[in-house]
Amino acid sequence: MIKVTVPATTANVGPGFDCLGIALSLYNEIEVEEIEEGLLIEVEGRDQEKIEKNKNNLIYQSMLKTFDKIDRYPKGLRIKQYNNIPLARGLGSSAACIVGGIVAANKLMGNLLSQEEVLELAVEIEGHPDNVAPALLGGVVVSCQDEGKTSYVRFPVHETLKFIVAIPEVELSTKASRGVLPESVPFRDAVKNVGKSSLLVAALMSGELEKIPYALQDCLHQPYRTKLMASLETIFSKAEKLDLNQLFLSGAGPSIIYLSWKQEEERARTFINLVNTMPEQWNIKTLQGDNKGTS
Ligand SMILES: Nc1ncnc2c1ncn2[C@@H]1O[C@H](COP(=O)(O)OP(=O)(O)O)[C@@H](O)[C@H]1O
Ligand SMILES: N[C@@H](CCOP(=O)(O)O)C(=O)O
Repeated sequence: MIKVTVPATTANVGPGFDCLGIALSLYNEIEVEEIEEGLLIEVEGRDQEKIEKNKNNLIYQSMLKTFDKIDRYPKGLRIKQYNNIPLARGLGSSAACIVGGIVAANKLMGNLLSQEEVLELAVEIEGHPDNVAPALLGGVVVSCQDEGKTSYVRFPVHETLKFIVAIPEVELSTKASRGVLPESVPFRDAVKNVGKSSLLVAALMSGELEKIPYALQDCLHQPYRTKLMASLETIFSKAEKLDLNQLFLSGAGPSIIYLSWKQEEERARTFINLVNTMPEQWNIKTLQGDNKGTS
C-alpha cells in the first residue's frame, strides 16, 4: 500500500498571478495499491459526494498519465482518498489530486520519474504551475512556465506567518473564475503588479513582514473576480476602510486569506468578525505554512 499526503495551496497570493503559491497546513491523503484487475475508488471526507469514482476521477487520470509516461501499468488499481481540502474554493484541491496522483503512481512503479519530471507533468495537466509547485515542494514557490519549460525558486514559509482562511459554502470553479479575466489590462496595471509581486516575494523571503500589506495589492485578477460574489466585494471594501489590508483572494477564489503574524491577533479577530457579518455560511480555518510538500 502506497500512502501520499499532499498539502493545500494558496496561489497568486494577491499580485503573483499564475506565478506565486504557498503550501498550507491542510492535507489530503491518498492510498493506492495494485490489485488483480479493474479500478476501485473510495472517497472519504470533505465534498466526497461530489467526486467521480470512476475512470474520470482526477487522481486516476493523473496516475494514468504517469503510467503512460513511464510506459508501465499496474494490472488493476485501488485508490482511497481522504479529503480535507474543499473543492472549488481556491485552495488547490485539483492541484493536490494531480500532484498526489503522479507521486503515488511514480512510487507504485519504482520512482522512475525525477522530482523535476513529476513537476513538469503536473504543470502539463493543471495548466499553470502556481498550485502544483508548492503542493509538490512545500514552502513558497515562485514559478514561471514558458514554452513548455517550468522554472522555479522555492524558499520556506516564514514560521511566524498565520493564514486566516475564510471559506464560503459557495463554490467557484477555477475554470469559471479564469473565464472572467480580461484579454488585456492597462499598461499601468501591469507595471503595478510587477512591482507589487516582486516586493511581495522579497518581503516573504527576507522576513520583512511589515512590507507585505503594501505588496499584496493586485490589479490583474482580483478586481474582476470579486465581482462574482457580492460578499467578496463587501469584505474587501470594508477591510480597506478598517485598514485590514493584508487580505487576498486565495487562488481563483472564493476563499479569502488574511495574513497574520505576532502583534496582529487583534486585527485578525476584526477580520473574522467582519466575515461573520456576511449572509453566507463561512468556515474559518487558521493555518500555518507547510514546508514539507508532498510525501
Ligand atoms: N479532491 C478531489 N478529488 C477528485 N477530483 C477533484 C478533487 N478536487 C478537484 N477535483 C476535480 O478537479 C476539478 C476542478 O477542481 P476545482 O475544485 O475547481 O479546483 P480548485 O479546488 O483547485 O480550485 C473538479 O471539478 C473535480 O473534477
Ligand atoms: N493562478 C490560478 C490559481 C488557481 O488556484 P485554485 O486554488 O483556485 O485552483 C488562477 O488564478 O486561476
